[in-house]
Order: sequence, then structure tokens, then C-alpha cells
Amino acid sequence: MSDASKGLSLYNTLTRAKDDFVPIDPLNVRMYVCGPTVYDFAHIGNARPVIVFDVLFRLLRHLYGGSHVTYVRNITDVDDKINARALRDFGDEISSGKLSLNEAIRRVTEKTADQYHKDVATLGCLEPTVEPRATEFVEPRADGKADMITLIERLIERGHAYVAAGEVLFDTASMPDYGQLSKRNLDEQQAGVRIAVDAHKKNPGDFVLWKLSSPEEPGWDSPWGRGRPGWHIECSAMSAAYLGEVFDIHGGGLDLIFPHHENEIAQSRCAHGTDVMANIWMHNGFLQVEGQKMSKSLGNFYSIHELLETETFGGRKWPGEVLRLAMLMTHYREPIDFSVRKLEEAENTLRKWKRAADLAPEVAPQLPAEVVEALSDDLATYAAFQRLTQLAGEALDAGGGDNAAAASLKAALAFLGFDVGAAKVDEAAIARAIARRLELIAAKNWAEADRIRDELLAQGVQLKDGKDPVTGERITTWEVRR
Ligand SMILES: Nc1ncnc2c1ncn2[C@@H]1O[C@H](COP(=O)(O)OP(=O)(O)OP(=O)(O)O)[C@@H](O)[C@H]1O
Ligand SMILES: [Zn+2]
Repeated sequence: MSDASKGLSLYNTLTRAKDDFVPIDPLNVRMYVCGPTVYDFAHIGNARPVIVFDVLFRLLRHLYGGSHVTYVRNITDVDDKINARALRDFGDEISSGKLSLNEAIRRVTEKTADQYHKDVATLGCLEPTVEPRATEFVEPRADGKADMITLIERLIERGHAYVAAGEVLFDTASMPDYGQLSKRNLDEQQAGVRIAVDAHKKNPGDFVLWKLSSPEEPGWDSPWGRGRPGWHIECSAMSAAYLGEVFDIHGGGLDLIFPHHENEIAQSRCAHGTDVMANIWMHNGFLQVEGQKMSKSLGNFYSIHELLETETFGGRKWPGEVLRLAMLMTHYREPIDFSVRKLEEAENTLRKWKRAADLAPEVAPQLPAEVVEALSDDLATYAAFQRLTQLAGEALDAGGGDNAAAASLKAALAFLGFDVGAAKVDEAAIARAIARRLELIAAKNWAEADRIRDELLAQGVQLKDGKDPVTGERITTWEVRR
């Protein structure tokens, strides 16, 4: 194990091994996770990657400092499924001319994204550092950040893409090592392809970068006519926009390995001329119902919202943190069978931990080392939880007074995103810290200013910097994060 890895190792789908994690830049550790396509409520299976990568985000912040980690999770707000949903929900308004299709699409995506934000916050997940929306990265941008049209142009220039039958397609044969992530070769992909549909493709594995839109469909002007992007190019653009051409970690569910992540890699590496897109590729296993992936298409799903707010699963509502713990009791790469029993087990465990943690008036300043070590071993949450159960036992034995085990347990629970009522905030003290930090920023003492921000964050208080819209002066607000 090298020192630079700080003891963190992560299973890498690209190498099929547990790799030491060595960031490209320890002052800016960069992670991208594919976010939701916003046309319907997210189901509890969709919540798994959000929760798993939230734990990794928290761990990276602990190891490298709160302000030294950039976590990007996008929102896919352009997709044919979204168009279909807008037509279904607003068909009458659209045909009577009261609403344009674009306006209907906007309503669908905004409503779905709002619900998603509420759902994942209730599951104890921190907001990512940036949450870009695909529609804002289609055309060249005023700020010069990467965009899809420019990436596609570059792929054509470099001989990696071609125009056929109104589409721009990625030419898989132009990339000798295409298929490294999924370990599929091009021959294997020939099998089972519908030749008639794909007759315009040079190779059946070639995939769409751009396709033309009919006048009713959403579209953007481009060198190839008014159209819209394929799904994969979105993530290549948004990751490059915020994380650069090569970054540290890219994540998502197992089903994204092929074709989505394979094709993101092909696009990004060929457009930028790099050997890798991200150093470590991580994939969570499926949440299953009776041995099958929970999925919209199979109709065997429960939305997060339903579980939180209705009595459709097991005849009762479930608290967000019980869902969170149930999800984390299984290692992130293993399948989980979703059952009432599993949720009840999580609820009982959480109740016991909290009873023990309540014996401490304060949160310990240090996280238990065993918890950090367990998580650093490819997010071995189960081993971390064994330590929490041990601490809970010690805390209950020790009883009241100066209960160090209870204080440590409380710190660990708060760190893992469980509500332990830890943040009894002292508003005056926060205001003083903010004022002090603004002075330090004015004096360009960034290191000390960052230290104050990280210290508050460790206590669960997150600062947000902004500008006064009238005076243009820097202002800082805060909120309690758990
Ligand atoms: N049952 C599941 N268990 C774990 N992760 C899942 C599951 N279903 C989807 N995901 C993950 O959720 C994230 C969002 O995926 P997306 O919005 O494409 O959902 P989806 O795959 O369309 O869902 P569905 O399979 O139900 O149609 C992806 O990272 C995907 O891998
Ligand atoms: Zn993606």
C-alpha cells in the first residue's frame, strides 16, 4: 500500500482488481456518477448508487478534506422517454395548442427532479458538489466548458465518427482497444443485432452521437441539422466540463458497464486522445426482488416516495434512514434482496445504536479508526457496522456520564448520514466563524479560511458562498447537513 493512497483501496471494474486509490490531485479529488433520467419517480433500486456513492463521497471528504473533493452527479433531462411522458401527461394541452412540447417537457423534468432531490435528501445523502443538466451542455457554452456538439465535431475530425442516414455515429472500429471495460470484443457484439434496422452503420456496435429531430421534437441546431444528442455523449461532456479530460473515479450501477460506460470511455478517450477517461470505475450490484433486478420495465418496483410516504410495502411507511441502513448492510457489489424482513432488521439495529448513542451528550471529535479502516477497504460497510454494534454494547454497559464509546458511536452515525440529533447548532458561534472566514478570504489567507469551513463541516454545518445580487458583495449562508 502506498502512502499516497491514505489506505483507501477500491475495486476497479477496469482492472478487475482492488486497486490502491491514488488521486491525480489530492487537493481536488474528482468523482462522476451517472444520475437519473428524469421522467418518473426514482425506485428504491435507483437509490442504491446514490447511497453507495454518498458514502464514498463522505469518506473521500474525510480523507482529503471537505473542500478537496468534487463530486459531479448529472441530471439527464433530454431523452426520448421524457418526450413520451410529456406527450402522455400533457397530450390534450399540446394538441389544443395551450402548451408547447418543450414547455411540457420542462414541466415533466422539473417536477421529477424536485421529487428526486427530496427523496435522496430523506435517504441521508449529501448534495453533490455540482449537478449539471444535460440540456445545458448540448451547445457550445459562453463559459467555454466542454459541450456535446464540440466533442462530436472533434470525434469526426479525428476520424472516430461518421454521418449516415441523418445520424452521427461513433465508429467503433476506429478504436483498437474498444471494449476494455466490459471485456467484450467487437465480434461478440455482432451477434443478435438487427441488421435491417442498423443497415446504415459500418459496424453493428456503432452507436449514436447525434440524431435528427422532427419539427415537433426537441432539438438544437448543429452542423448536422436540428437534432438531439445520444445518451452516452452527455456524460462525456458533463464530466469533462467539471472534472477535466481524465479524472479519478467514475461510478454507477452494474447495468451501465455496457453499453453506457464503455461508450463514454470510447468518446472521451478518442476526443481527447487520452489513455483513460477515469482511473477507477466502480459499479454497484442490483437491488432485487425475488432474484430479479428491480426495474421499471419489469414492473416489480417500489418508488422511494411510495416507501417513505405510503403503506404499500409491508403495510407501513419506512423512515429514510432505515432504507439507507438496509441498503448499506450488504456490500455494495453484492445483490440485495429487498424484503420487509431486511427493513425490519435495519430498523432494530438502528434503534439499538441510537439508544446507545443517546447516552453521550457530545459527538466525539474523532471518528473511530476501525470505521474509517473498514470503509477504506472497498467500502466494507458491514465491517464498519460490526464496530458500531460493538461500540453500542460498550456504551450501554458504561451508562451515563463521560461515555466515550457512546460519543464515538454518535460521531460515526452522523458521519454515515444517520440522524443522531448531533447538530445542536450554536448560531452565534457559526456567525462568528463566518465573519472570521470572510476576513481571512479578504486577506487572501485561503488555507485558514478553508480550515474554518472544513471544521464547521465536520460539525455538520455546511457553508454556501454566494454574491449579494444588489451589491455584488460576497455573502455566506449555512445549513445543517447530516
Ligand atoms: N435494481 C437496481 N439496483 C441497483 N441499481 C440500479 C437498479 N436499477 C437501476 N439502477 C441504477 O440506477 C441508476 C439510474 O438508472 P436509470 O435512471 O437509467 O434507471 P433505469 O436503469 O432506467 O431503471 P430501470 O432498470 O428500472 O428501467 C443507474 O446507476 C442504474 O445502474
Ligand atoms: Zn453516464
